[in-house]
Amino acid sequence: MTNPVAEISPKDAAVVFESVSKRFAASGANGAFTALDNVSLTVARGSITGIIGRSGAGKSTLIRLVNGLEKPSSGRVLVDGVDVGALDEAGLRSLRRSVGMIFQHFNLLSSRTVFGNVALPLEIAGMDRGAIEARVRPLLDLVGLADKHGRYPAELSGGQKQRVGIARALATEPKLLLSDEATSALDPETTQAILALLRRINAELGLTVLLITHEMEVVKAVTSDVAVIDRGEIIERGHTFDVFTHPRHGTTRALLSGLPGSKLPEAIARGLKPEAAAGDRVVVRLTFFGAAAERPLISQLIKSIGAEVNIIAGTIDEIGGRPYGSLVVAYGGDAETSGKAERFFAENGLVTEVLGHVA
Ligand SMILES: Nc1ncnc2c1ncn2[C@@H]1O[C@H](COP(=O)(O)OP(=O)(O)OP(=O)(O)O)[C@@H](O)[C@H]1O
Repeated sequence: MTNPVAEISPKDAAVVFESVSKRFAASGANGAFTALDNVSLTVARGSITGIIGRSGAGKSTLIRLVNGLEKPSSGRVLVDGVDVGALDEAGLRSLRRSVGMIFQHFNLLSSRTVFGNVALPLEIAGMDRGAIEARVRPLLDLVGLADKHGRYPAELSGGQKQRVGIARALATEPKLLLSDEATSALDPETTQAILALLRRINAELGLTVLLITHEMEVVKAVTSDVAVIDRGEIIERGHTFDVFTHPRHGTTRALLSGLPGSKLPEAIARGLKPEAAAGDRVVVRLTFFGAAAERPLISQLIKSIGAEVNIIAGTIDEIGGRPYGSLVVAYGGDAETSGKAERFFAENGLVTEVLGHVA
């Protein structure tokens, strides 16, 4: 498969990581640690790009390199063509005005009202009161908090606090918005509302969004492009739809298997064995999209293999308006049945993954 993310020319890129490594020096009993290892990645201008990985994979380190909170040990990070690692203090201040950031725990000042929090970066930039009013009011409208401008953070829900965080991040009219687990502290419904707001900001303001998360739900709901990071290395990347329908790396598959509808029932998961014994059934995940999604796949599969098929789990979903489906099925694991099934899957363009065997 082609790799569209890697093919963006640097002039169409909001952010470019060029062979970036980050090593932290030894401290106390801990030896030196490589948090990022030769990462090359391009974030297309106008995209919502997700970086997903488990805890400790290097996501925060990656994002801190973009706003200059960390410097690469080797390689370069370019934001709009500017080498962040080479900036002096004045250059960093100007970079940070063009890069907004939102956080998991919102980072609002409790002593300031909603208006005061959003106005803060503009006060720091030395803007006069009238100009600040003119900038902040429409932002509070945009995030749906116009009626809360005089409230304090303690009087707001988590979702409202994050809306303040978003308005504050947009105050300096940045071209790039960084999101560090911005929905991780929110319930699923509020998460969806905040993600919808990010989509709207991306579409209406043309802002590039680079978000890090450990949740595939977030990647699915909002991103156009995704990179998977594992132990400091980018192990997979591409358009989100392609990565979801053709995951190539075990870590990506493991992250996808946590999505609702992809989870195996507990009893099946517990009985799953890597090796087949005589009489076992094989458990296979099928991913389908495009024309395959329109066909009566299971009845055709049963006809092709001439044996029973059990449906264990399944979901139909969409990414960016493109539907795809995932079904976990079990059928006889003998060589003849498996051979017929594999031919059927190949003829129908289905992506398959053998999850294991059950008695
Ligand atoms: N200043 C530092 N000194 C030493 N090691 C560090 C430092 N900052 C991060 N690390 C290590 O680098 C690795 C990556 O950390 P990072 O915070 O980037 O991961 P993450 O993917 O964001 O994880 P999480 O989702 O838990 O926040 C971790 O093992 C962490 O302990």
